[in-house]
Amino acid sequence: MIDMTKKKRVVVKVGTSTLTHSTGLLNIRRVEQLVKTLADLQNAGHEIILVSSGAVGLGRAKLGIKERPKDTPTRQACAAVGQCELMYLYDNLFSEYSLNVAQLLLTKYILLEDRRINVQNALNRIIELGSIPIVNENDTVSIDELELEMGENDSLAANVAVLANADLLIIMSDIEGLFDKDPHKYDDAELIPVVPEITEEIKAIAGGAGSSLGTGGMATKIKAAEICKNGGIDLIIMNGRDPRHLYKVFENKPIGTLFTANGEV
Ligand SMILES: Nc1ncnc2c1ncn2[C@@H]1O[C@H](COP(=O)(O)OP(=O)(O)O)[C@@H](O)[C@H]1O
Ligand SMILES: N[C@@H](CCC(=O)OP(=O)(O)O)C(=O)O
Repeated sequence: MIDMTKKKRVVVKVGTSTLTHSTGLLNIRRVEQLVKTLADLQNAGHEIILVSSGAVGLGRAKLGIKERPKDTPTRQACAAVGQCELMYLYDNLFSEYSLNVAQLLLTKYILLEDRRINVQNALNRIIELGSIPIVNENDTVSIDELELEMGENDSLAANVAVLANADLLIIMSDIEGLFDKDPHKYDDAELIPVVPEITEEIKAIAGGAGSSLGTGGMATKIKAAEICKNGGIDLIIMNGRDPRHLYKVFENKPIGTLFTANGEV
């Protein structure tokens, strides 16, 4: 693991389950703690890039849609309404610490094309200007994830980490990290602290692609880990329940599951 006490460029990904209560409404305390911690880390000299989901969830709440919409256009409409709410929230909270935020709505296609250089240039300039880039999938343009109901912001975050030449990607989940089996099904599941290589066995315990209904589950996080590994970037999966635990990463303390890019144990 790289020395995180030195100034680093870090991508932090938060999912809907971290940002909202089970009611679907905003978890105000958690979002405030997240922003405060990220602002503090940015002030300490690190360069933070936030990849945030939550647009569909917040949009649904704002539009008063009780059930999760089944059709893609309604989900897209929720995302479009919710994205404004999300950025309004981040803008307000980060401005309390005199930090500017910048919205980047991306698709994986752009990141695979020649045009990725445009994104890279903009991203680097936003960071040079001391602002915090906040990235989400452009759900109006790219609907694959909305149709599959897969939390594919995990691999978007990994692609952004590679594009930004980041030192580390941190994925905040609803679980401590990768376990040797799904802890929601098995009481004796044990946390795996370090994954030096992404073997077939690791892929199998993560549940395999598409096996976890309704969410990306661990499979999309393993996909993200593979993208990071190819880009030479370490990845940590940790619980987003208490965002202040992010400080542990920057104090070189063990937390969650670390996927090492160089195969170190
Ligand atoms: N081997 C495993 N280790 C940890 N979690 C697993 C594993 N296999 C399946 N899961 C499931 O993946 C879930 C995390 O993915 P997901 O629901 O997409 O969360 P989030 O969107 O918060 O990141 C866990 O709550 C757990 O039920
Ligand atoms: N673009 C969607 C993100 C979908 C997604 O990846 O969600 P999650 O599994 O909560 O990270 C949104 O903002 O709602």
